[in-house]
Amino acid sequence: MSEEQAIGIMGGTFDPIHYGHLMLADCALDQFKLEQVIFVPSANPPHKFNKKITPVEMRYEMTLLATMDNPYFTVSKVEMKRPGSSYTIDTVKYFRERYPEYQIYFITGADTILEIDTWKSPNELMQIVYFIAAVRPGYSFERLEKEFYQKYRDRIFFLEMPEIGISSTDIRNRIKAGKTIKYQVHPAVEAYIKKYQLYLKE
Ligand SMILES: Nc1ncnc2c1ncn2[C@@H]1O[C@H](COP(=O)(O)OP(=O)(O)OP(=O)(O)O)[C@@H](O)[C@H]1O
Ligand SMILES: O=C(O)c1ccc[n+]([C@@H]2O[C@H](COP(=O)([O-])O)[C@@H](O)[C@H]2O)c1
Repeated sequence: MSEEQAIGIMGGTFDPIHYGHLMLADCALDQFKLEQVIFVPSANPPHKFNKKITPVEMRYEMTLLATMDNPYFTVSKVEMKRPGSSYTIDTVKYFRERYPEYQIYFITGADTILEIDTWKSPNELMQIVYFIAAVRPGYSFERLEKEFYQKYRDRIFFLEMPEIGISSTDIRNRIKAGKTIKYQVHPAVEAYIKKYQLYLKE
């Protein structure tokens, strides 16, 4: 790990953003001494093109609400301004140009990092940024170590954080089933979901 100034990019669909995302970003900020974490809601997530997702403007607004009380968190519209699939390689090139002096870390959960070879230009991506990978229930460090290619080892750092069994899928299912989502999402996000009656139907 470098001693240089560093920022984190937290990419996600955030449909909706939950405390798993926020804890991941905060633990990365702390462990890697990041100056800030920039949340980047994915306009057209490449691996979710066949799924019905909430309009990105609403996912962006929920991300703003969830992060507004943390001065080290910001939210970027960069992927919302780009037409077509929201590829991470394009996003990190944008931030590389904007922050030439900074080390850039792309923050992910274990499920995401294990799919990296299916992303656009993974080798180039690995040269531009470092990755931070956190455990997630079902994805232990042992599994990450075992399934990881030797070639990426020095580009990926593992993050220590409590395993959080929260997912956006589960939250959407809970809402459909009329169950509480309190303490799983920021109260302002919970209010937004209620106000716009999100996730009640398929
Ligand atoms: N509970 C969690 N613990 C650790 N990482 C997480 C957690 N939830 C999401 N992440 C990570 O945050 C990033 C963005 O995730 P995403 O917005 O797809 O949320 P999700 O909960 O995985 O959504 P879905 O259930 O709809 O697939 C991904 O890298 C994912 O691995
Ligand atoms: O660039 C790619 O090919 C690519 C493929 C799958 C996922 N990603 C990024 O990984 C992040 C997490 O994705 P998701 O679908 O789990 O929300 C998000 O920033 C996506 O844009 C990127």
